[in-house]
Amino acid sequence: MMGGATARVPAKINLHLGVGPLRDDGYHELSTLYCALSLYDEVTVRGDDALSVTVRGENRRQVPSDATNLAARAVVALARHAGMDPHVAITIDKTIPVAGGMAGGSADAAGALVAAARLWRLDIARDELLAIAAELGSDVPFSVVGGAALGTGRGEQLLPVLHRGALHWVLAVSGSGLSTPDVYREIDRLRARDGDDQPAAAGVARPDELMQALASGDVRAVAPLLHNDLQPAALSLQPMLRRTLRAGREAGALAGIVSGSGPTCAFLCADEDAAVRVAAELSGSGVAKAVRTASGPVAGARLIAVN
Ligand SMILES: C[C@@](CO)(OP(=O)(O)O)[C@H](O)COP(=O)(O)OP(=O)(O)OC[C@H]1O[C@@H](n2ccc(N)nc2=O)[C@H](O)[C@@H]1O
Ligand SMILES: Nc1ncnc2c1ncn2[C@@H]1O[C@H](COP(=O)(O)OP(=O)(O)O)[C@@H](O)[C@H]1O
Repeated sequence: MMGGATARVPAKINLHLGVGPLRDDGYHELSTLYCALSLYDEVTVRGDDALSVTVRGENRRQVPSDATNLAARAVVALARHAGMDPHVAITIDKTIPVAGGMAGGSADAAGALVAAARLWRLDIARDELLAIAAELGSDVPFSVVGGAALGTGRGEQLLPVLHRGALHWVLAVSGSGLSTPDVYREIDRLRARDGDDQPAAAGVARPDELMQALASGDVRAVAPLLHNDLQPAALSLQPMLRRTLRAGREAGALAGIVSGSGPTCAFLCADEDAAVRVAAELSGSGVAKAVRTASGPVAGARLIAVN
């Protein structure tokens, strides 16, 4: 079957990332508030004679273009589910920072699922698609759904969260990535060193106050409630990030936080104009490889072209 379909998929940050205890399956129990941001990858899937992956964009060399690419794994998983051959050419136009704690690989997997489901005209229920997404990675279901959502379990169980208006962000992208498993291992090491079970127990509490602030649309109520349990672990592995966080606050952001497992730092600003000012100042400070502005919550994976 020839023809093609293109999906656009947002990056994410975690407005709250509570990390609970390590489970027997090697994952941590989470309580996280995901927020999709207006920084997008595009994934195109075309009928072809074999499975292939092409990655385009500045960061293409950091992304595998073989069968280990999460978009390729997504197509294979969906094809198996539907009894199809996974013979498609996948093209990823990459804008989301790689290994940046912004779920770039998960976004590509979500985009590939949505685009391939359309290409093959599959009559697949949303829940079935989300179950396949969850097998590919803890963050992949959220990349499909987008908006703002509470994630529990290992992050794959989602509940939509009410939100009003848009939040305006500045993102400081680091020159070197952090591996997600390394950052989770580091939090375990720091917690074992401190010999305190309390942080892990508190990690699974629901961020009710933050959810209320998000529903009210009051950015100044949201700012002091941003929280990331993985931040000390990311800072331990990349101490330079302390300077980045300080520079963002000095540039006028309301609050700054490491995004997920890092090392991207996300700064919440009072409004869009403030974000542009903070971004300009941060660009000049030399603490980041690249500085971007983005807003959110935005919608999850969406088809933008079918032919
Ligand atoms: C930290 C978070 C926060 O949203 O995102 P990133 O910052 O990486 O984007 C996620 O928990 C990352 O999700 P994702 O990148 O999909 O991870 P997965 O592929 O499912 O798991 C990769 C590895 O991370 C660790 N892991 C992941 C999720 C979880 N709840 N507990 C864990 O301990 C495990 O070591 C696992 O083997
Ligand atoms: N489509 C993809 N895009 C980005 N990274 C991918 C992809 N497929 C596999 N990877 C690998 O997954 C790792 C995690 O990347 P990414 O998902 O961007 O970061 P994070 O987990 O911090 O959000 C990268 O080191 C990369 O080698």
